[in-house]
Amino acid sequence: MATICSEAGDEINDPGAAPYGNFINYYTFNPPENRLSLIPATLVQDLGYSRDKDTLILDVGCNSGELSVAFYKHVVPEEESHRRTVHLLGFDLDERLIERAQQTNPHPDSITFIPLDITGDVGRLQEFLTRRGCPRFHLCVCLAVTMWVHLNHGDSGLLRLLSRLASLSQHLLLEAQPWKCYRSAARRLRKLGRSDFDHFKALKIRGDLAGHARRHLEEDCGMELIQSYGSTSWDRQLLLFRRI
Ligand SMILES: C[S@@+](CC[C@H](N)C(=O)[O-])C[C@H]1O[C@@H](n2cnc3c(N)ncnc32)[C@H](O)[C@@H]1O
Repeated sequence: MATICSEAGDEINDPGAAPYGNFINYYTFNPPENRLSLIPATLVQDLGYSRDKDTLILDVGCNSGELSVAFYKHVVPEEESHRRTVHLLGFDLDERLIERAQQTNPHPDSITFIPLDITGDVGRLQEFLTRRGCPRFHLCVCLAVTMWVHLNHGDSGLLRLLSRLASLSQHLLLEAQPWKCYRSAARRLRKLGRSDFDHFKALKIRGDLAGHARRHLEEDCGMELIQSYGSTSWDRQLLLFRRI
């Protein structure tokens, strides 16, 4: 089996086969309910987005789309789906996962999946916004992605990711993996006899990852923390930020 998880929430896996966290069966060991049970179903209304206007949600690193779809259904109840104009755009750098997400998408009118690397050219996200006349996404969801960008692109890559998310969103829901997950990912890679993640040993941002992310978003990106939804069963905080 390529992936298992521990109760502590380490992404114990075969990172050699999924060096970006692009696990093919992610939702068999981290089902959407683990996170959704912490997020209020009234989130979109709570943030002040009305029924009459388009609400745009961005899901960063959406894997095979299961959480994206479950999140959409969670915040847009069935009986409201025909009245509300909530659109979710999910993207992932792994094209196979996106193909799977597209094939199983139950709401192609409201949910769109595209292949895209958040560390590269994000012109397609800007196009999406421009077509809908919005300067940014109302809500950007970035769950369990920061560690993979950090390991593959280093400290500067992590900070660039956070800055980019802040510039793209009015509200940002962030789940940053804690440091123990980094150690597990690197250890597994070594056990497989493969070389370390390019940046692992050189990372200066370590320890309290959620705290580091919060500081950068608040001090350098014009955002403020407005809500913490507690910790998942994997001991990860779900933090909600707002553009000031
Ligand atoms: C551990 S999975 C989390 C999936 C989903 N966000 C969730 O929480 O259920 C991490 C996902 O981030 C994606 N990813 C990693 N780096 C990325 C990047 N630079 N751009 C887009 N997606 C990325 C991976 O392909 C993978 O599907």
